[in-house]
Amino acid sequence: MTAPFSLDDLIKLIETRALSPVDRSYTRTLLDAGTPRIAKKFGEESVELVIAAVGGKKAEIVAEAADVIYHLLVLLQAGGIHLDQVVQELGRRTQQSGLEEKASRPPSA
Ligand SMILES: N=c1c2ncn([C@@H]3O[C@H](COP(=O)(O)OP(=O)(O)OP(=O)(O)O)[C@@H](O)[C@H]3O)c2ncn1[C@@H]1O[C@H](COP(=O)(O)O)[C@@H](O)[C@H]1O
Repeated sequence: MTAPFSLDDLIKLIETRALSPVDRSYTRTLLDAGTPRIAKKFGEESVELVIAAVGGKKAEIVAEAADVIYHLLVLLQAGGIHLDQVVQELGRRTQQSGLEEKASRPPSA
């Protein structure tokens, strides 16, 4: 029986693409293009997710969310950031509610 696919598997795949050149790889093409290009793609995919969410069709939301997560992971890879660092930050935030955190922010100019 094959093991269930995990986010860690995808992260490793993206790391592999970053480390070793392959002939045809979308991930590698993105990484070679650099952070501004990856960020642009991430933005486009995010907008597509917003449109799908408003449309309310679950299958489309799942597909667009997958695109967003994949492009986020490539963006993090390009910035030398591991998803664990993001998860740690989310963990740190569980110490207080979102509303408390918002109230503790310095007033904006
Ligand atoms: N999960 C994904 C994944 N999700 C989305 N995409 C690609 O993201 C792109 C986004 O769709 P668009 O229609 O916007 O892309 P496009 O029109 O080709 O892009 P542009 O020409 O506009 O830049 C598509 O080319 C998708 O194939 C992905 N490409 C790769 N992966 C994973 O990465 C692995 C390695 O892929 P390669 O690096 O291509 O070997 C794959 O086996 C998958 O597991």
